[in-house]
Amino acid sequence: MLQALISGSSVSKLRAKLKQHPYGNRLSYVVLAEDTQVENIVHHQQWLKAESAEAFYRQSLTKLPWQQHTIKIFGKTCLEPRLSLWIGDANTAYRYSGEWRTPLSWPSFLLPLKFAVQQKCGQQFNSVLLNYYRDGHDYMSWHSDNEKQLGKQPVIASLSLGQARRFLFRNKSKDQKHEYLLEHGDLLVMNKLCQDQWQHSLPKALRIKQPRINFTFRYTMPDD
Ligand SMILES: O=C(O)CCC(=O)C(=O)O
Ligand SMILES: [Fe+2]
Repeated sequence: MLQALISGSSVSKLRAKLKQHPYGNRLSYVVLAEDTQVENIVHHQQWLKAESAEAFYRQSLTKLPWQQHTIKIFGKTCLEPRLSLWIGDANTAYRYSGEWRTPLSWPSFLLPLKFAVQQKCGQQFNSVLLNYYRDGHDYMSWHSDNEKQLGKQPVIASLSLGQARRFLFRNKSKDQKHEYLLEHGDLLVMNKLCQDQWQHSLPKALRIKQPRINFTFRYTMPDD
């Protein structure tokens, strides 16, 4: 069963990967190794070489106007458990938790990254949601990226920088879960049916002290 879920990698490879995993044996999910593909999810490990990953990480940490936004949960206004930033073309404002977020225009240092991600995915992106998890207390709850403005069956490309964190998927209609360890420079592509079939989350990891930055490149329908 385990083997059937790990396309292209042997169980011994998986055990080796588990040993390196910061959470040791405390895993309840299937961990995937190498460039594996599970129904509409593709994980490109170390897609950015260390030098570029480091440069984008440093520049993103220091040059961007990160903000901690609020969100309404059951009518109560709470601070989001992370910082974030919406960057995009001028017509890509999007509605989130009852409020319009207007995009910051593309900082020049991010354009080469956007072009590289577009080339890898064979598709245009006009916006990116950035998340800054200050340490393991920051997290992202279970959700699908299925807002109307993303259109039907969006392709979303997610780049990870900084501290490695667990990233979980749970299937919406069958009892299936997957776990990825997203490390510095990894690109995870959520292809067309991914948001229809799966929810994803980035759980808390209280022992982690280092920050992580994530970029999710999207195509947002123009707001006019
Ligand atoms: O931080 C991550 O890896 C995922 C972020 C995410 O799911 C989102 O921005 O919608
Ligand atoms: Fe998401």
